[in-house]
Amino acid sequence: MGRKSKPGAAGETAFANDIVHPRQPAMLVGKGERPVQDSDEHLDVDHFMTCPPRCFHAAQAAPYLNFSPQEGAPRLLLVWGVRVCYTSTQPSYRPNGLKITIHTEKDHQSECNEGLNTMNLFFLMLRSSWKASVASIVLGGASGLATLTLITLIHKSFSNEGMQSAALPALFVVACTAVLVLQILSKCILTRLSQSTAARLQFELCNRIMAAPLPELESVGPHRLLATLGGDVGAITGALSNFPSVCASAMVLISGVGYLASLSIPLAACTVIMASFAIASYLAGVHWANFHLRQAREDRDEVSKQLQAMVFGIKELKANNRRCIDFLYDVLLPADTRMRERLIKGSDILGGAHTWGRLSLFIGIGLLIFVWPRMWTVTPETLMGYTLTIIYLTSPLDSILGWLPSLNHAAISLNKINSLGLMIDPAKAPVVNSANTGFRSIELRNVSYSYRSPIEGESGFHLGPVDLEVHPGEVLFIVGGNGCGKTTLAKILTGLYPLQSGEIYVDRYLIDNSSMGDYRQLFSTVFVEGHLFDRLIGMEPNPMLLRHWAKRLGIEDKVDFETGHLKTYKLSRGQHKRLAMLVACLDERPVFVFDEWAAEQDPTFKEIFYREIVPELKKKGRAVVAITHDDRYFFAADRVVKLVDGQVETAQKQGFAA
Ligand SMILES: Nc1ncnc2c1ncn2[C@@H]1O[C@H](COP(=O)(O)OP(=O)(O)OP(=O)(O)O)[C@@H](O)[C@H]1O
Repeated sequence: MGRKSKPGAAGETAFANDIVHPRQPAMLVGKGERPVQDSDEHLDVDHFMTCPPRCFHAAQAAPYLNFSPQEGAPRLLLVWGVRVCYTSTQPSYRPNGLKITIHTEKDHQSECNEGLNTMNLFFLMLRSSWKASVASIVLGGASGLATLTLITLIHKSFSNEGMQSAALPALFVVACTAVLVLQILSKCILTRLSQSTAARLQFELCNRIMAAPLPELESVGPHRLLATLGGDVGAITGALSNFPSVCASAMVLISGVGYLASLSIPLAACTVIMASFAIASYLAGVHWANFHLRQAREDRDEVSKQLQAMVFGIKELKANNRRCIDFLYDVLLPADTRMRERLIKGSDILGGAHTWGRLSLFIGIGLLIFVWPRMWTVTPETLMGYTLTIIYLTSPLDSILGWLPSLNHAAISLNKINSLGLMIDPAKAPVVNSANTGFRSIELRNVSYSYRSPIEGESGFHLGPVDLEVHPGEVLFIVGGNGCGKTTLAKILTGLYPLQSGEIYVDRYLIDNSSMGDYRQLFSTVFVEGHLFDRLIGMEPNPMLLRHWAKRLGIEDKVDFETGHLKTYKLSRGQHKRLAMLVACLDERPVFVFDEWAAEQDPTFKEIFYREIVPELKKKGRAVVAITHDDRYFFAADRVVKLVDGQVETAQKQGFAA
């Protein structure tokens, strides 16, 4: 298979900013930059520095850096000294046997454990693109100062001295050019900064989602996750990426007030008081608007849920006009209207506060022009310079005031993300090597699991306590009526659900939180609601094996053997399952778990599954755990475990008739 031409392969992935692919050779930088070598037994990377330092989730870094996060260890690591560079020539490189000591900083340790907060996000942005942030602040500030210089030149040009000066026009041209160049540069950098911040934030969230325990994700629901990835990331990024230009505006504002003070200190003091009043009244409006905007954010989850229902239920809607109309008018529209009404209320209040903030500045200017000269002496020239400067300063002040609502939106989005409770799974991340290592036995002892009921006061479904053993080369069928807990048991067996009680042993070694990530790698799974990626990722399939399984499963036309892409569109349910089976078989893990795989297959493929595929996997020494209702084929099992209401009722040995 031509790996080079495989589009989207990790080697060709262009990561925005400096997000690095962790599956790369670690590179020491500092004294004598060189790649990390397999012969390096121990590296104390604290002696080396990278700039900027890289952040990894422990779970993400662990398999690649051969670092084992202990219980209670930091989940986000600030790695000083390991630079990871991508190379497509060694896609599966790993520094075997290398032990890297990762030193962490306290503030970064808590970053993931405690959830995100605004300051963390500012640091996240500054850390990931600190050069761009600083450059953008400096250039923005310089361009503002150049504009302020223009104002002072205009002011000077009205004086007698200025009218006769030959230097003033030249200075004016220089200042104009400076404004043009500095503003273009600053805006270009800001655009890049904004995109890189969005990329990093989205990446950070995706990491969290991938590292979160499955039950948490299931209880959050895909609609909320999508609303967060779609909307909240944008809201936060918008606020963060404007931060440098707000800093620049603040610089200009401070310089402007300095210039005003040079003209008249009492006038400057009076201006500061008026501006403070304008900002304070504006903030009061923001606070008021928040109430509605927070509620609107909650409503967005409901809208997202209903939109998802519409997309996935389009067949059911199309088939029934009445249902379609009811859905649009009674379900979707009310949810959307409720959200928009609250958004409108919040935005109206924000708009009013913003306008009031700006207007109060003009009221201040009016007071200065019309009232001040009647009470205190001030030259018309000073007053003119003053007025020109204040009018100019309304623009940076406006940019700061305009930024506050987006910061406000960002804070609401941030709270929303934190309320999802996406805490990082303490389980150690997978180590690829372990997937292919054999095992002698997997034992579930007294395991049980309870779902929380969505109805307050009611208890959810309870499974267990269950004892179960799986051995290599053994075929185990799990049977039972609908809702008796078969899939739940499979999710516990495969480590997707954390144990609430009981233990799992592999070869008599207890699986704990730190080894759960490794444990999961023992399984190739095909679940009923399983997703198919459109390419073979996370594996380097043997081309012979790929052809073998594609032929065996009758889906040769659904695989692009050149690129390894899977034709996942326009598949029948049965073909979808067969492609999923292909991926599982290529993964070659020691245990295969199939959740009602054959349920959607035609009689021919049912036969092929039970009479050929299962025996072939068994012959290869793989364990097969299949959830099934096909009692005609129970003969293919070495053991059949029957579940009734979450309890194992019978566990039978062989002896079924063919
Ligand atoms: N995420 C969840 N939250 C709450 N309850 C759940 C959840 N998933 C499943 N259940 C409940 O747990 C019970 C067992 O579900 P499970 O999917 O394990 O059954 P099953 O034996 O695989 O059923 P089937 O043969 O219909 O696929 C059901 O009553 C179901 O309603």
